[in-house]
Amino acid sequence: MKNPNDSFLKGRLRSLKFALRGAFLLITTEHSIMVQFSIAVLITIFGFVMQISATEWMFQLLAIGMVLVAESLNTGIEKLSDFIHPDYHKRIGFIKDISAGAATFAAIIAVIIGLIIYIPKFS
Ligand SMILES: Nc1ncnc2c1ncn2[C@@H]1O[C@H](COP(=O)(O)OP(=O)(O)OP(=O)(O)O)[C@@H](O)[C@H]1O
Repeated sequence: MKNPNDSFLKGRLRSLKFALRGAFLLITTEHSIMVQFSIAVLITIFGFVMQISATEWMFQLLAIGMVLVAESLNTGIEKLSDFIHPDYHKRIGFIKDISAGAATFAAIIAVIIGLIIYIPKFS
């Protein structure tokens, strides 16, 4: 929550502290993020092993970031939905489905980027 007595810099630092805590919570408590984060670590190690180029690193990192961001926002929407309406409701189901759909778009594009980077290295 905002403290009206905070200076601009103090306010930004407070927000950064909360944001980092959120990232830590996502990685340590949310199974879907744990899975995606583990894949991100593995594919990063693989990038070093295969000695991918600077351009390939940029696309790989963008793909990893895109998936983690989409999956994290999806988790947030799921949590918010469960808080607002814990019981079964068709519209909550729809909201969760399309939120998961957004994460799926990110995952599909990331897989395509991975194939474009690595397939030529094995052929
Ligand atoms: N309250 C609800 N009302 C209607 N449908 C729901 C509700 N909760 C979940 N669903 C349906 O179940 C699906 C899975 O929901 P859930 O919240 O378990 O997400 P999940 O992706 O399985 O969770 P996680 O990311 O933790 O693995 C939703 O996409 C939706 O179709």
